[in-house]
Amino acid sequence: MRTLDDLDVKGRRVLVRADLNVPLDGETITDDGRIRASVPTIKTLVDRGAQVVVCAHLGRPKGKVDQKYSLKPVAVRLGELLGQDVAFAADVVGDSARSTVESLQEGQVALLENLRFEPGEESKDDAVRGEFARKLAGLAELYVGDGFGAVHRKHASVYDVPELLPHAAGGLVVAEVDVLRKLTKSPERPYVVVLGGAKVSDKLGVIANLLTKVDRLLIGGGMAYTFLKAQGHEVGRSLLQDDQLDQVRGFLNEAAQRGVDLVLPVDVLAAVTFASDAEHDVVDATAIPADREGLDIGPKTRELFASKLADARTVFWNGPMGVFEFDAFSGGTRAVAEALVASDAFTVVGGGDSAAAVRRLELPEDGFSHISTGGGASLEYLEGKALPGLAALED
Ligand SMILES: Nc1ncnc2c1ncn2[C@@H]1O[C@H](COP(=O)(O)OP(=O)(O)OP(=O)(O)O)[C@@H](O)[C@H]1O
Ligand SMILES: O=C(O)[C@H](O)COP(=O)(O)O
Repeated sequence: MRTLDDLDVKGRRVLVRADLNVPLDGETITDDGRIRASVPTIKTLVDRGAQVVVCAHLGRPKGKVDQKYSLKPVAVRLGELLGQDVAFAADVVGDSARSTVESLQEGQVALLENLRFEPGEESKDDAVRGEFARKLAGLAELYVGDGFGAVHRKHASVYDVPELLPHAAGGLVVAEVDVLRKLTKSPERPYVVVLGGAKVSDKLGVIANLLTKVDRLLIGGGMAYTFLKAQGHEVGRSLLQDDQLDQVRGFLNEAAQRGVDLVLPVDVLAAVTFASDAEHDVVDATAIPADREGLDIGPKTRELFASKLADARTVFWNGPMGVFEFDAFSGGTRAVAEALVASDAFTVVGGGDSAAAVRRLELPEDGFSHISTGGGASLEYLEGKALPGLAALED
């Protein structure tokens, strides 16, 4: 992949695809990790006299304008971190975007509105995506791919635009790939992957492949309930991917055949409702009441997972073990994070919320070998898949 040093950016308009998908509470950014991670590449371009046009997505507005997902608060925070104004375009490729980028001087920065307000960004139809990509590419002369957390998405800004403009990988993408490559090239064993979080349907797909690579797979968070249900247990109102139960039964069989230790929760915190102050009890994972939802792994599971991590030599963790945003349901995530901090294995945490959880729980960031900005992206990289956003950056 070409890097920033291979592009002559002075006086030229450079479109940077960043991953600025940060957690928000209203308009308040609750963790700015991904914005911070995007700063070095943007700063390098500023220092080299480029006119920098940043584009990114936030949440999943599904091709419609929804101010709840506006990137405006992100533009303000990016400006604070860069120490200079960031002009904000109120649309993606419309009049506001065009006039904003045309008014940029050398060393100035603009941020476009949420790419996912445009249906073309995520369209499965190549022609529709291509048409939007041409409009986006028309805003700049050069392209830098630096949104590592989104490189697994075949989206216009990730995959199609680099075909239309001279391009390079930004520093974040180069650094992330450097670390994750270590996990794909003969990792020291035992190699343990811990999976949780809420993007269950997205991430179940990676398991088939991971089962050929790891020694142990620990499954918690919202991911666990589809496994418990597949084993025939009641999961109440817990997060469930009902249409993937057969696939998950297949994973359970495959793990047994391959001798992979697939470890599920033995107890959970079952809550009456999804709320920070929800009444809840510790119940066996095999006996979740029908009117309850599992919002965290229980104390026995925390111990079990910690014991499965104790002798690991390589660990990759994506997805919180519970709804860590609510203090009452953050204990499982804390237990796994602490087990990793205590371990002398090569430990990588990946994902927007997983990294945010480490910071929210005030765990030492240097207690991990690497904190990746990519969750789904890292997992798919570890699967050994060709990722659209990386393939597009190759020469
Ligand atoms: N049992 C559960 N029920 C519901 N939501 C859960 C549960 N456990 C965890 N979560 C939620 O999962 C979310 C994070 O999941 P997600 O898969 O997006 O992880 P991530 O680290 O952000 O990865 P990525 O970068 O791929 O998005 C958190 O907001 C957390 O509250
Ligand atoms: O949070 C992430 O993993 C990335 O920003 C990609 O977001 P997505 O899963 O909505 O495509």
